[in-house]
Amino acid sequence: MTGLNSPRMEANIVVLGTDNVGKSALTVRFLTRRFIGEYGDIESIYSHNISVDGREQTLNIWDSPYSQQDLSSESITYEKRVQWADGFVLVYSICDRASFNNVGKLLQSIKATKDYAGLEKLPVVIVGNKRDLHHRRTVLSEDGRLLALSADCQFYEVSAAENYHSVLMVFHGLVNRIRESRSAVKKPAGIKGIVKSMSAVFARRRTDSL
Ligand SMILES: Nc1nc2c(ncn2[C@@H]2O[C@H](COP(=O)(O)OP(=O)(O)OP(=O)(O)O)[C@@H](O)[C@H]2O)c(=O)[nH]1
Repeated sequence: MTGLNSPRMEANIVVLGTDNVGKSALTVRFLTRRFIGEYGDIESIYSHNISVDGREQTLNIWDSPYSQQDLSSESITYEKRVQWADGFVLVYSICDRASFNNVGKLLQSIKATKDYAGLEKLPVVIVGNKRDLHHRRTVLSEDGRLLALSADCQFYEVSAAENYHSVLMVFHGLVNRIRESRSAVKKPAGIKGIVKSMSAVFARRRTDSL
């Protein structure tokens, strides 16, 4: 049950994608509800409190400009970001095929860097941005949906320029995935606990009957 007394959860989110796809626009839209057009190349970590399904959540969002070194094994900063993150927003522009191809590479590299063994659902959301520029589209919605399906991620097409609500859905969706992944990580311990206590009961019965 969700409730007022549930503790505030904290999650770290990294926004990744090639240059000019709208990572900052998306982040700023989520944080301020505004689209300001130009964002500069500033690396920032923002802290933001939201309520998702009645539960309070603090999100720390790391938005950094794309670097050519990202994805290379020598990029310590990239690896640091990936290790820090509980969840990922992978952004491409629907007008930029190369940015979409990069999302596939990012998925591979995140899976290789983080240990997601046993996780059913990756805490990853794939976002096709600049939906308002559909006349210049080079990536079909279907392409994005298929990529997300193959990696079992969530998928959204949005326009950071024109719509706040869809951007909000991206971050709410990711928070839910992070919660699911955290409870999935706890589950094996729970099952182990049950097995342990059952064996303890049977062991006691065996000694009682001797
Ligand atoms: N038409 C349109 N333009 C957008 C949208 N989102 C961002 N832009 C524009 O795309 C350009 C790049 O946006 P940024 O948010 O700076 O992109 P970025 O991915 O953070 O870029 P880097 O910092 O270079 O990695 C800017 O001129 C934005 O105004 C969108 O949804 N629609």
